[in-house]
Amino acid sequence: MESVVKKFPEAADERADDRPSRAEAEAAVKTLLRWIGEDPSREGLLETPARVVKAYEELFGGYKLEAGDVLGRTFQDVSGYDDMVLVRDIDFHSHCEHHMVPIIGKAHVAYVPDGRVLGLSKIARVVDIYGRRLQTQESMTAQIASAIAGMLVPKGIAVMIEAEHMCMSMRGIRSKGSMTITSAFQGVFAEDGEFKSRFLAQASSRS
Ligand SMILES: Nc1nc2c(ncn2[C@@H]2O[C@H](COP(=O)(O)OP(=O)(O)OP(=O)(O)O)[C@@H](O)[C@H]2O)c(=O)[nH]1
Ligand SMILES: [Zn+2]
Repeated sequence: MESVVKKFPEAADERADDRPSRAEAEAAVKTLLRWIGEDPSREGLLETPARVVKAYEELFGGYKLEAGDVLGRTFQDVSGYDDMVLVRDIDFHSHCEHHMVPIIGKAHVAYVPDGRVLGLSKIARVVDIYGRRLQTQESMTAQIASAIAGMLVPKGIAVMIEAEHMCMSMRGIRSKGSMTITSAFQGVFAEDGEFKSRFLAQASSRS
């Protein structure tokens, strides 16, 4: 698995690579404020560059985490349970890599264990890690599937994401409310129509 552990540099002399320092990132926000026609020296905006950089640390915190860190622990003692495990409606926020504006949606992740199972919260943590990076919905779907498949080696994995892209709602075509659905199927979900049908029925059923 790729290594993505990176620090957010505090100052120029703490740079781990060629990434800009915090001060340089704040200066870039100031430039954008001036570019949209604002006055970064007015009272309400004085602390905005620092706040934006701090918010970016959180919104893009997925770069300093690896899926393997949260998926590392699996367990076996589930009394012989060997059917599909589905975690549905995992809320996530991401940002599209084309416009850096939000993608807001839900992920549904299922797997069929081959002896070992995952802690349920770990699936949501993996969605969160990939969500907190710049994404396309297709990449995010594929990354979640291969991270879980790689660590757990289940009999099959299915991932479906439904999301609204703010770059389509708030700008450009301004098509508000349209949802994009992407899916990835591996193993029994790709080979056995019954597993795929059950996943699609249960992932999309709304009570
Ligand atoms: N396939 C895919 N496309 C995306 C995703 N997020 C945003 N896009 C699209 O990426 C495309 C970028 O197109 P460009 O023509 O380069 O950029 P643009 O001029 O800003 O495009 P418009 O949004 O049509 O105004 C747009 O069609 C977006 O809708 C995504 O997750 N997957
Ligand atoms: Zn976009």
